[in-house]
Amino acid sequence: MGPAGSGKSTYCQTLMQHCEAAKRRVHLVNLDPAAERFEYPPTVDIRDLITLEDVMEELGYGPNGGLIYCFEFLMENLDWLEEQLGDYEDDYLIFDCPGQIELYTHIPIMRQIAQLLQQWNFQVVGVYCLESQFVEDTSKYFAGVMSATSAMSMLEIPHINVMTKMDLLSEDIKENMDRYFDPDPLLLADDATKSTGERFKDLNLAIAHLIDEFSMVSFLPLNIKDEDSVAYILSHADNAIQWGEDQEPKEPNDEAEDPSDE
Ligand SMILES: Nc1nc2c(ncn2[C@@H]2O[C@H](COP(=O)(O)OP(=O)(O)OP(=O)(O)O)[C@@H](O)[C@H]2O)c(=O)[nH]1
Ligand SMILES: [Mg+2]
Repeated sequence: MGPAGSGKSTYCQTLMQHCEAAKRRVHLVNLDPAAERFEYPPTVDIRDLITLEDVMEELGYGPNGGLIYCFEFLMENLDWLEEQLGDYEDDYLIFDCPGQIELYTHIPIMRQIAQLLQQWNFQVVGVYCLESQFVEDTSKYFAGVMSATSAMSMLEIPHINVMTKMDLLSEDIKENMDRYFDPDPLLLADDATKSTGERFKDLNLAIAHLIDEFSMVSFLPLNIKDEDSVAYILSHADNAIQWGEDQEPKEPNDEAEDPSDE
């Protein structure tokens, strides 16, 4: 999950590549009815059920209303989703979601989907992507932290926050990133006031206190060009869902087990 353009699809593709190289069975599930192209084709694809383009064309909706319509349609056709996912109950599935933030924060659709997955015995972890460029402006960073917090409390599932596009940051900025990974909001409030001006000082402080009280927000840096960084994120996600504790090693794309083969 994460705002538009935050690197969600790139995260999914990077993880697919990483898992395949590690011979781990992994499938991509595309939940974005407006997605255009994928390097790794999705195994399950909402566009087989409904596409945003069709909804906009046939029903005259705009892109955001159309997206909500697509998800309402999905909720009315849950048998389809259950059937599509049914074959992969022992595998690792990566869901690529749309960037419209209202799906996570305003309406309970993603929460319902997360609950359903749990009912179907999947262990679920939410991964929220935020662009590292946000740290260049502390007030933007605050907005990002609050949207991540909002998604986290709305979804009620184990959750990790990922700071994407780390490869785009200059070395100087990278060195000072710790304060953003594990934020001390009260310190950052001063920075925010520098960019918003004194007039918003009290507001910045109030928001900083709010973030501080939740004290749940921290970010894991993701540099897609660094395998260790990808492995680090994956290990956190694995930990959150206790992946591997009762997993048998498998070859990718193994056929069903042959009972005569001990
Ligand atoms: N250099 C660099 N570019 C990235 C990275 N992640 C994403 N991008 C670029 O940022 C743009 C948006 O990335 P996507 O992965 O499509 O973002 P998204 O969150 O899936 O976007 P929507 O689905 O439209 O909401 C693309 O041009 C990517 O190539 C990254 O880690 N490093
Ligand atoms: Mg995308």
